[in-house]
This record gives sequence, C-alpha cells and structure tokens, in this order.
Amino acid sequence: MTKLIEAHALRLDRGGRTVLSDIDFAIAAGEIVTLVGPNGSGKSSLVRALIGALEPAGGTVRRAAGLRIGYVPQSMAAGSAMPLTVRRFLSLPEPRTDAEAEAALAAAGAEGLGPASLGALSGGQLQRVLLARALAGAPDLLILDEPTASLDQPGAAALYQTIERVRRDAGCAVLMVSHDLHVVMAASDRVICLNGHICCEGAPHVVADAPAYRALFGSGTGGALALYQHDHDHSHDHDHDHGHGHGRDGERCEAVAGPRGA
Ligand SMILES: Nc1ncnc2c1ncn2[C@@H]1O[C@H](COP(=O)(O)OP(=O)(O)OP(=O)(O)O)[C@@H](O)[C@H]1O
Repeated sequence: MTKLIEAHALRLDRGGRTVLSDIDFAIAAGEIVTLVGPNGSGKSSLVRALIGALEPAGGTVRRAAGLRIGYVPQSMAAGSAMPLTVRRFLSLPEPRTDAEAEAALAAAGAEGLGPASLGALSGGQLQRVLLARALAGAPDLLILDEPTASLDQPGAAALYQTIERVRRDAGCAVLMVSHDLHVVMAASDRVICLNGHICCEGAPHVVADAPAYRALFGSGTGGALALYQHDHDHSHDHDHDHGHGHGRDGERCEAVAGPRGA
C-alpha cells in the first residue's frame, strides 16, 4: 500500500524536554488511524511534527511527494472570535472559488453557513467549518486533532459519520487524535497509543460485553476507556510511564484515554 507519511526514530522535544521518542510509524492511503493516550502523552506534538509545524529533535518525517495535508487544529478559541464570515475564512490562507467553498461546506455537512459570522457558530458548526476548510484543499491525508472535543455525544457521532463519509467519497486517509471511545472503537482501522513513545498499536475491537465498556456507556461519561487488541514489541520497564494501562504481548490491552481535562 502507498505510504503517505512515515516517521522513523522520531524524537520530539518541547520546552527543552523530550516528550516523544522512538516513534516509527506510517500511514497508508485511505487508512483511518486514531492516536490515543493520556493528557500530555505527546499526541498533539506528533501531529504538529507530521504537518511540519514542529521540527524533530531526532529522526525523520518523510512525506510522499506532493502530499496534500488537510489539518483541523485542536482549538480555534482565538480564531472563532475573528470578525470573519465563514466564506472568507475558507479562503484563508489559500483563495477558494465560491464553487470550491460550497463543495467543501457540503462535504463537511455545513451547507449554507458561508454567510455566517465565524464567531456566531455553535461548537458543532465550527468543527464542521474547520473540517470544510481542511477539505477545500482536496487533501490526501486529513489530520484532525480532537475533532469531537467540544461536542456532545450526538454531535460527536454525527461528525464521525461525516468524517467516514469524507473518507469514502474523497478517498483520503484520516489521522485523528481522540479521547472519544466511540471514535476509537468504531471509526478506526488502527489505533496507536502514545505515552511518551508508541505504547501499543492495533486494530480496535468493539468489546460490547465487557463490563467496563457497558459501565462506561451506562454512566454516560463517554470516552474514558478504550479496549483494543494490539501487538507489543517492547517491554515497559523504562521511565515513560505516566500511569497508562499497558498490555502484554498478544493480550487485550486496556488503554486509558483519559477524559479531557483529566
Ligand atoms: N509549547 C510548549 N512548550 C513546552 N512544552 C510543551 C508545549 N506544548 C506541549 N508541551 C508539553 O509537551 C508534552 C506533550 O504535549 P502534547 O500537547 O503533545 O500532549 P497531548 O497528548 O496532545 O495532550 P492533551 O491530551 O492534553 O491534548 C506535555 O508535557 C506538554 O506539557
């Protein structure tokens, strides 16, 4: 399969401290990959390195020639206060024609929002507009940093369905950072769990009869625990342990993706 982006022995430093090391992974065309991990485990840092906004302290990030990345940032707190219409926002920084803007809004499920003021949008509308802006560049790889963070469960489910439709229609690969159990369990081809390094990775499996899973849905707390099978090629006797639930070779892993702000 065509590799769109690859990291080899990647190390990232923030504030003079190594926050990620030994990162080796690749994303293939059309895949949906989700990054999970506790707060501060390096998910956003990795995403920033992949889009070229953070220089590696070691190792390499290699992008396929001509790769187009659409990026939906984690937070638009400052941006949403900008006195801009959605239509103008879609043309920043790259100018877009009205037809391109309308097509992108439609693909993101945000039809008719072009004339709206950016600051007047709901959280869900803003996420869709951010998605539209990323889609307007016809990306090969769509990267979303916690796209459902500010949404309630129905809003998150609807956005997830939109993302899956986008992948189907546009054929792009998707890399998501998520604390959302629904997204991790249902949407991903592959889950990568970060904890200062790649703790574990593998295909997600719905564990509908697991007590923890039912307890989670029953309590409605949403997104505290993700269960998935994975492969390990390392032990966990080093110093990157941030209280993360590690698995053992070939066993089911309990990956604690803590709720936002935890
Ligand atoms: N601009 C910065 N300057 C210094 N340290 C930073 C900076 N940004 C992040 N860090 C540190 O890097 C580490 C990884 O942060 P990062 O935001 O990548 O984690 P995350 O997994 O995305 O967290 P969260 O789930 O809370 O969004 C943290 O220890 C954080 O404090």
